[in-house]
Amino acid sequence: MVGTHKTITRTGKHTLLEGKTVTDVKSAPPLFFRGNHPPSFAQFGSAVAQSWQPQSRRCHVTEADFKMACIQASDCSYRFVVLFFNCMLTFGSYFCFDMPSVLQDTFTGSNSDNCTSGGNGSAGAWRYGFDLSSKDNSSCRNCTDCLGMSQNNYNLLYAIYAWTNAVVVIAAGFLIDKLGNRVGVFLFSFLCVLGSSTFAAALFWRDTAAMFPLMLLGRLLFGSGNGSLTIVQNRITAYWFKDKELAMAFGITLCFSRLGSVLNFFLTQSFEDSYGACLCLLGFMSAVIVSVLDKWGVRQLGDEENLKTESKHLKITDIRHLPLQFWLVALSIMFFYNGVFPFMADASKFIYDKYGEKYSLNDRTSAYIAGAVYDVSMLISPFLGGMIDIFGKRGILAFMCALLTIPVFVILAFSMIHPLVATVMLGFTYSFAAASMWPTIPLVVSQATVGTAMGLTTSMQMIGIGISNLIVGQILGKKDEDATPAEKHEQLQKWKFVMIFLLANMLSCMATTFALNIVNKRRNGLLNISRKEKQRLLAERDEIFAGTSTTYEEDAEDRETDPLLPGARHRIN
Ligand SMILES: N[C@@H](Cc1c[nH]cn1)C(=O)NCC(=O)O
Repeated sequence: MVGTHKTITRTGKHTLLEGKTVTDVKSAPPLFFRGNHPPSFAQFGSAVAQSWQPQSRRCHVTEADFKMACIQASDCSYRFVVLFFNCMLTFGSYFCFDMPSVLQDTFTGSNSDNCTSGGNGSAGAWRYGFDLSSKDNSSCRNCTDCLGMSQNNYNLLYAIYAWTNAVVVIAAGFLIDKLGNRVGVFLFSFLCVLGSSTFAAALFWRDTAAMFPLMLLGRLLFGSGNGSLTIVQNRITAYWFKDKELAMAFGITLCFSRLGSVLNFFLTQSFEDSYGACLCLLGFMSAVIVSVLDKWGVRQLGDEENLKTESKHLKITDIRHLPLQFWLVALSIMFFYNGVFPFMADASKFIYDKYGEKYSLNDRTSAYIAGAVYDVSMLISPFLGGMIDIFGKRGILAFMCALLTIPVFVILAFSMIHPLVATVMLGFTYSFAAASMWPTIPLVVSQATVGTAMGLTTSMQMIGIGISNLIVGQILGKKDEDATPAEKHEQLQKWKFVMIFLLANMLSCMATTFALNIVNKRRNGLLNISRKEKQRLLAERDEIFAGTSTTYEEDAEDRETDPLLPGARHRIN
């Protein structure tokens, strides 16, 4: 590649930077320096003066640049600092995402109902199984607090988020690939701040016709921001952790996001609370830090021009060239989440309806049992990711997750075994699935298309979940609160059909993950190999490459067809 300030030529393990050979990019000093130690500021100044003066139009180096240059982007600690701020990007937005759920009683309660709104704590608390009973009857405590929203309007707050996501994420993914992470993190974290602030500001228009449209606008802006922010977050993680602790990094990110949701259940007491908007602002500040770290790191590793070149060539029609393995992973994710998320949306009610009498469960204990799925996932995701990084077996694990989720729905549909057994099992299979499927995407597409691929997958996931929610709603029909025993029996039959529908999704997931394993085995089997095996293959490939001199552009075809090649990036420690 002929860049603006360097030529990278791969000669086996050696990389030529501006004609000088460094043994390995891993051990190469930061891009600007050729010594073994970071230079003093004076040395730095003179080095810059010597090597950059003729090109001073291109580069203006400040003291801050110098400090960043002293941090080795190839170091393990650098990418974990990137990961921390990357996690902080969505910590606040996940807090906001579930806010309506915590305040469901306040939103839907009526101030005229003796100020009680009929609340048993927030219905949405099922998500994490938290005891919100302390909030009982407090939602309309001043007889003015409740918003009197209809259930339909309340659900619209979530629906608009999901459908906006389904549409926006495709464009967002492509935009991020085209314009880079920096534009993405700024734009989408700003949309999150704007959306959450608009939602909070709607309170000022309480008791007017403007309140609900403003809330919807807030959720729409927030939805466009948060879904897309998740994609740029995944893209950053994929760049920094590919061939390293990729699955663990995805697991840690998921864990942080879930923590954001958990904190929401503890902190959000009323609609007036503006923690959500503040935490989104924190996300925006993290966006500034992560974009600086990402830009400087990429520059230090000498990848900036390569990434730019690849982005420049990217076209939306390139979607056609995404490999079959990618589509199989995307379908697997869609079918798996079609089974899990619609179940989670109704799990608490289902558990109460079916098992309430036998196990003396009330609303609250049913919520705890349902929440076990996410509790398990929050606790084990980073560790599972770490294991997957070491042992590989991503394809096999994805298949096993679908297979082992089938007994979960069989138990729920056809038996009276305690529901906690099923929800804990689901917590494990869901965590394994999330930790193995999402990080597989960067392994089957090039870095230049990670955003587009993540956007497409998220869109398919959201459309699938949206349709599944509608189907589940159709099966269940309208629930009669004062049902006779015969009607209750009929309702339980409907729940059984719902479980069978979810089970059918898992069977489809089994089929797609099975196909994925076959295709991957025929291709190169990389999804299932361990870290050790991969390192051995990389070393063997380096041996073959040794002695041949290939420029980055000549190498482009190989990079597309050989996922072992690091692509538009250098290997990092
Ligand atoms: N696609 C994300 C969730 C999301 C939230 N907003 C837009 N998308 C996802 O599924 N992440 C993994 C998980 O298991 O939650």
